[in-house]
Amino acid sequence: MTKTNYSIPQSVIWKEDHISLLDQQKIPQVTEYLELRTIEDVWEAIQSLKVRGAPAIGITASFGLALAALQDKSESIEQFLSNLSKTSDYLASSRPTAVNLVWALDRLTSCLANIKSINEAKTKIVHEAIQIQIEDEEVCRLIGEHALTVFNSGDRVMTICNAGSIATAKYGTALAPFYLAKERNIDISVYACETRPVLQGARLTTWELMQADVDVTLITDSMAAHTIKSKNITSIIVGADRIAANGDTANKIGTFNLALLAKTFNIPFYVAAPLSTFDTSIEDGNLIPIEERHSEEITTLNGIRIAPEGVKVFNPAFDVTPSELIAGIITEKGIISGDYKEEIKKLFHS
Ligand SMILES: CSC[C@@H](O)[C@@H](O)C(=O)COP(=O)(O)O
Repeated sequence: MTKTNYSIPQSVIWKEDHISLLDQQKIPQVTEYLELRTIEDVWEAIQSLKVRGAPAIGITASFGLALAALQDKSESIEQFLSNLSKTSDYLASSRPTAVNLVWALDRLTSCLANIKSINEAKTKIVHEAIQIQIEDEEVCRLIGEHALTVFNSGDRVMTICNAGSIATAKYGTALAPFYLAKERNIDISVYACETRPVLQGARLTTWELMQADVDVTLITDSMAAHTIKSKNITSIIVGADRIAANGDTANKIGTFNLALLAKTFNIPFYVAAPLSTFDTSIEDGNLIPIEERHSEEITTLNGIRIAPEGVKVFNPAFDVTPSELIAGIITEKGIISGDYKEEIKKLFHS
């Protein structure tokens, strides 16, 4: 595996008796790790966005389930498995849109088929959780390699939210090509949308890319159209939280706007995501559950109220981009485009 030299703090670290978690709510002011010791700690960290980004949520939830398994005092395998299934359902309820969460929990539960003892189950589940994190790093690096083939030196690329290193095991998805490009002296400038209301673009994407010395410029979301026109943006790349069987893609709210702008300005709009973000059980994007978060994310800024008390608020955290607006979905297995339904079928049967 080729390694890059950049070093961004790792978002999730397994410590055997707890999880050490980079508190993404405090970045960029403070780089601080939390200790998650109970399953409730893990649920709360995911729900409150202390860890966020589809793959990182999946990794955290798997370590959470491993922690619960190690702490379990059951005397029969049946009781142990029943407790684990309840814990898995509980963790899955922390956030509804990113399918990587359920994907990771299901993978852990599946690895317990045919276990002969509780001790064996505990060893297997910890091993599988660690494996999910190790694999995600390699998967993201491969996504970066494939993504790099659609860019040229001198490109100016727009992105939204944070689909970077701290949203995954390493490298990120949409941001992975920028790290690889930097290392190979390929000159790409990034324009990061601030990503209202939680500001993942302003707080996290700029923080990450600046540490790797990638050329990044911050804009507010409402500046996207003007920036594409005036700065001659060459393409847009985003991450994903769930991709339906027809390629419709849920990602951070505002992504759909960017896809429409890409069409207007005739520039390619790419989605970068691992296979663990595909949900082939869902026919199209209309069936993707869209998380609605609390109104204070919109009515307050840093704890200060900016909207009248009692105002009605609609706060969907994600939107769905129809696949016909997507120039290519970049995965660890390569780039698919065109007839997404067929291409996705092939992706899962090759
Ligand atoms: C590699 S992360 C991909 C997506 O999870 C990311 O773009 C995103 O929308 C994250 O939303 P968030 O609400 O911050 O978890």
